[in-house]
Order: sequence, then C-alpha cells, then structure tokens
Amino acid sequence: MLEVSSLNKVYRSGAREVEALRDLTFTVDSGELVCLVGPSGCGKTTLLRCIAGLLEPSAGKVRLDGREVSGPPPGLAMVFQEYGRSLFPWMSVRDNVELPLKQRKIARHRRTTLVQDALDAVGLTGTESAYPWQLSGGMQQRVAIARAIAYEPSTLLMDEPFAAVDAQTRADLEDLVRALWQRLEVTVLFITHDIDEAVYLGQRVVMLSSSPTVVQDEITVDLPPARDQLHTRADPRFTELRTHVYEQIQAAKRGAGASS
Ligand SMILES: Nc1ncnc2c1ncn2[C@@H]1O[C@H](COP(=O)(O)OP(=O)(O)OP(=O)(O)O)[C@@H](O)[C@H]1O
Repeated sequence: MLEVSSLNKVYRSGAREVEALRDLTFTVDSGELVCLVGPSGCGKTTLLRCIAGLLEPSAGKVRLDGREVSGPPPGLAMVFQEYGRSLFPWMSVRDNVELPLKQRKIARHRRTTLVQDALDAVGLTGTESAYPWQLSGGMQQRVAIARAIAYEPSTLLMDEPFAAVDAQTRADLEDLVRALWQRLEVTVLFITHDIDEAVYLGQRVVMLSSSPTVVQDEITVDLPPARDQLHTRADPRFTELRTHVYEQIQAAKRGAGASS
C-alpha cells in the first residue's frame, strides 16, 4: 500500500522559493491500479522523486507498505517514459533484466528463472540475447516492464511509460499492464497525461491541480474489470468518465477548485 500524506515540497535556492507541491494526500491500496493525471508542470516529477525516496519532502510523508520512505524503498520498481535511456545499450535483454536482481544478490539459479518468467510474461521469449537497440520502441518498453516485474516489487510506479510509442503499440502495452497487474496482484501507480488512458487502465483516477499541487478530484472507474480496447472505449460510461476527468483537468489549468 502506498500512502502519500500532506506532502509538501518547496524548492529553495537563495532568496527564490518555488512551492511545487502544496498539500498532496492520496492512497493506493495493496493490489490496486490507480492512475494519476494532471496538467503539464503539475509537479509530477517532484512527486515521483519523493515516492522513490530520491527527494526529501519539505513536509508530509510517503509510506510504502507501512514504512516511511527515506531512501529508495526495496519494494518499489519503476518504469519510465524514456526506455531508450533506462536500458543499457551495451547489455543484452537478459542482462538488462537481470541487473537489479544481481544488485539484490539473488542467487544465479533463481535469477535465471525470474528473468525467463518476466520475459515470457511480456511476450519477449526468444529475445534474450538481443540488444535493446535491435528492438522496436514497444519491445524496448516491454524489456523495461520485464525488468521491473522480475524484481518482484510490491509496487510498480509507471511514469508516462507509453508516451513515446505509436498508438497501436500503446494499446497493446496498456492491455499488457492490465493483464500483468491482474496476474501479479501488484500495486500500480500509473502516471499519464492521457485522459483516455487513465480511464481505460485505472480502477481509480486521481486528478492533480496545477502547481502548487493539491488533489483536484478523484473518481472510481466503475467500468467492468474485463476491459478491451474496442468495447470499453465504446461504452457510454467510459465517455462520461473521460468527460468528467477532462473538465476537471481544464478547471485545474484555470486554477479553479474541484467541482462536483
Ligand atoms: N530543482 C528545482 N528548483 C526549483 N524549482 C523547481 C525544481 N524542480 C521543479 N521545480 C518547479 O516545481 C514545479 C513542478 O515541477 P515538476 O518538474 O515536478 O513538474 P512536472 O509535472 O514533472 O512537469 P512536466 O509535466 O512538464 O514534466 C514547476 O513550477 C518547476 O518549475
């Protein structure tokens, strides 16, 4: 479970102060998939860095599985937008996925099993010896996802992971995330600028205001759990939910408070 309580971050340099996060409170329950959306510049990077233990908040707390985060938490794995920069080009697919397991000092035999299972789960069986640059963007992002799940995290933090891939690949990867989430029962916080993606993927959508950031609104996505690109997106309820989220993000851009 991820708990973000009254999180505040003020950047100070000399006499200049920038309040990036004002007062951010939300939770992601164990095994839940929550999407976070907000206008550009809403403090998403600042929030992520606080959750990942890479940045100290000015006030408030982040707790992961009951423990206060004060450095990179062991149960957390991350997938970033820039897969090209998060994979090491001189390492094979297998070595990229295995690296965090070596750093965790997991025994070789167990590592081999975890790497193979993760590559199978993301549909990359047979690419073990390839190098990232020999793969398409979508496949590289699958490697990054395999690396994250091989680590067996309790929580997966996904930072606009599909912003740089084409629409068809993106749809496939969205379905992969839902399938893995259901199968692995992992807690997922998925950050995206794409409102349709947030509603399609999430059990809940948390909307952020412009910086200094607060939670603008939050909705439960009451769509059936078995989702597919064709039928879910054509569901009138999907349209209602996306309209609500869109209106809230527009209100956030204008600096207005939440409306019901
Ligand atoms: N190191 C820093 N020093 C001063 N101000 C900063 C620093 N990092 C971020 N900020 C400010 O904090 C606010 C939030 O920035 P942040 O990078 O967290 O937003 P973001 O949502 O990730 O942006 P984008 O969506 O454009 O990537 C912005 O006003 C930014 O200028």
